[in-house]
Amino acid sequence: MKLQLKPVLLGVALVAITCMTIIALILAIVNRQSAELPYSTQYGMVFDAGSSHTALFLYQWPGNKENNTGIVSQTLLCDVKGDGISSYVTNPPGAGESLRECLDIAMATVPASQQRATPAYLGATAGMRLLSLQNKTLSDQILSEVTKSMQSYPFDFRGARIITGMEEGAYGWITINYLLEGFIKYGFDGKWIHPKAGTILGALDLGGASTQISFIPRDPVKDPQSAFDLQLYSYRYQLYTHSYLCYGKDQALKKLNAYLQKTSRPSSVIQHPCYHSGYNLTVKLGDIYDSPCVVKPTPYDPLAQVTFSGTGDSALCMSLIEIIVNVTNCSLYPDCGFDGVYQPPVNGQFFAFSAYFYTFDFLGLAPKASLSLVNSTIESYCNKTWMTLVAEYPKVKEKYLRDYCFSGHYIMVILLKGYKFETNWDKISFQKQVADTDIGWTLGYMLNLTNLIPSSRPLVVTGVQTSQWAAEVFFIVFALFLSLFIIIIFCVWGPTT
Ligand SMILES: Nc1ncnc2c1ncn2[C@@H]1O[C@H](COP(=O)(O)OP(=O)(O)O)[C@@H](O)[C@H]1O
Ligand SMILES: [Ca+2]
Repeated sequence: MKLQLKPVLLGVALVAITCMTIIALILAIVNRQSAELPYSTQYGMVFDAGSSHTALFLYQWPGNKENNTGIVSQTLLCDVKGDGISSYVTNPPGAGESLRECLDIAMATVPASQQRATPAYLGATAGMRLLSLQNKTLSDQILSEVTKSMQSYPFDFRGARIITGMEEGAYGWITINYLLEGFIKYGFDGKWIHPKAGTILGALDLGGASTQISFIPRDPVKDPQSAFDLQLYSYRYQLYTHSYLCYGKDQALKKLNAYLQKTSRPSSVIQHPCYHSGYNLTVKLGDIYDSPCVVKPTPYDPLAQVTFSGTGDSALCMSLIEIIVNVTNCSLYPDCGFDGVYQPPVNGQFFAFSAYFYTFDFLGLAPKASLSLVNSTIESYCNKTWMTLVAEYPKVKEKYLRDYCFSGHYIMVILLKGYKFETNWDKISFQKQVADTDIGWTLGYMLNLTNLIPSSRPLVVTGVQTSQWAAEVFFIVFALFLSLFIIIIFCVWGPTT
């Protein structure tokens, strides 16, 4: 009896193991399939209301993976027609109207079922900062008009406001390092890893009315006014960030024009070394002195006209920019940027984007062009006559074509003499996008406000990762074969009673 029961029990046990492994295999496959099911995509949008123009950025990410990194990408970029919202001083409702075309495009892009769950923000930068300094009522009126316009759509409107210069700098820095997976990375072994410290990049943003620099300095930031503390995925960062209001490239050119007007002999024709020879520009004084970035002369007739006549003189253009930027004043601190602003020595690699990129890209300069090539390219561009340029680039906007000479020199002055990149030129890379997503403050702003970057490390991984799934299946198949092998051996050579 004993001898007969043993093989039966063994056989039953083996059949049970085989059934269990088959069930486990089926479950593993089902689990894998459910992890790969297309979860509903989520959307979020941010209007970047810059001093020169407004753009709408629409982002998307898989709904099941909000705690992951490197997951949010740009779906749509819509350029709003016309100038920035701060230009609507005589027609504030027009600022709201101007956004409608892009909001309609967003409506056609975001599925109807997701529209109410799509957060929508508007952040205004230096153009509105300047307007609010000049006329707070007007800037509030413009913000209320854009709010009305955005609220008339089904999206989840979360505010239209002027962001601070520090936010603008810090969110640009977050955008770059999020896209490059500098904060956290998903390793091959299925664990979250913190990339080495050296992989964090600094951010250089050049706008029309302000410019920002943000990076992690070697030593703690000495001036609390430029320290930005962050905790991302359990790691603490202390960022140095500064926004120079009035030092965007359009306001800087305005400062230069005002300086030339004030220091020239009282004649109506003023020689301009940063404009091309053959180029003449007649403006009213009211157009030069219409900004809080310049000091009006006394006496001052806003209707009086002056003509700037281009001379294309690179050396003079550069030395005048150095005066405007004030690269020498650093009395209060051991280390400075420009205009007497505290700045620790630059540290690590940097991405330079927005107008830094547009200028270098137009001049045909590669992201990491050598210093000598950059200098010679800017100089030979400035040397061209206006007639040659217009014939060479018939499709480029006249304002852009005229300003690239000034912008090229301005960029070199602020980077080399302002931020002191003289011995670190090779650390700067001029870029527009990372992973098909534009570099700018908008993505970082949305990630922060929607809590898409948690301050603590993600604990669970949603769904089963490929490596883990492969290991599970391997083990199950191995167990299945082993039990089948034992059954066969047992049947062939087992005890026969
Ligand atoms: N294709 C281009 N070529 C040259 N300059 C450009 C181009 N597109 C935009 N710009 C310039 O980039 C700057 C963008 O600044 P903006 O974001 O509007 O201002 P801010 O960030 O100071 O509020 C402006 O000076 C604008 O003229
Ligand atoms: Ca900008």
